[in-house]
Amino acid sequence: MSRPAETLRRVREEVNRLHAELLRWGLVAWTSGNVSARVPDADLMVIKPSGLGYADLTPDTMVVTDLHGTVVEGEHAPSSDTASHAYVYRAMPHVNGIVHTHSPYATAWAARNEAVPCAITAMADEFGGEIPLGPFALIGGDEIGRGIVATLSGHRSPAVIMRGHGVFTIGADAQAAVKAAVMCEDVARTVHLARVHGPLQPLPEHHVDALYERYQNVYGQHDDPQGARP
Ligand SMILES: O=C(CO)[C@@H](O)[C@@H](O)COP(=O)(O)O
Repeated sequence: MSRPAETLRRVREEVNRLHAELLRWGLVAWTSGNVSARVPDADLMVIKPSGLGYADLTPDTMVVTDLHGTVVEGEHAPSSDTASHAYVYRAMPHVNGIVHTHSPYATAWAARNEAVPCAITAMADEFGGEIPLGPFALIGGDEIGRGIVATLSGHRSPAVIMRGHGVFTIGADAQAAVKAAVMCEDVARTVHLARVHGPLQPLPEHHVDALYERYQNVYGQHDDPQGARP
């Protein structure tokens, strides 16, 4: 196979695998949600076919489109959110993966038209502050994509709570966008439960900054086994 064909196959397999992760982490029901990935070195993306059940998804059912949402390869109609994913990829060159879910606790914040306040260290770590609230937009065009870009541009959070709808996350790759969706639901649940039983105490900004820097640059394993840090 030519390199582009090999690359497309690899991206198809990865996007298919990550859809199974949405199910595994309880972030989607029935056919809701979707994942896409930008194809390296090509103005293309791979996205979920619209309305297919998760049990029916395979690498071959994934749809390849250009970055304006026109189908290039695939036998199924692409996701309802294709135009919005494409808009984000065009507007945010650093983004190579996008996820959409209706995960219950995060979507409850969307129903209340509220951002998720940064009241716990896990939010500072992953989101660098609150998870912001984006505008309501109808489905099918690029309006949702425009709202994602307007809300997340210049913001540290890789997740946005879209009013009355659900979660969209972005990442340097699709795996990172899935992680952001998992962590978004995790912290949305914790902070929701906290607020049910009393007022929230958002973390001071200087603590949020310190936590974010550590988590993004120090946390976990690094090449230097001695743990030397930048
Ligand atoms: O909420 C929306 C679109 O934003 C749903 O239609 C979406 O979760 C699933 O749509 P698709 O199956 O990807 O077309």
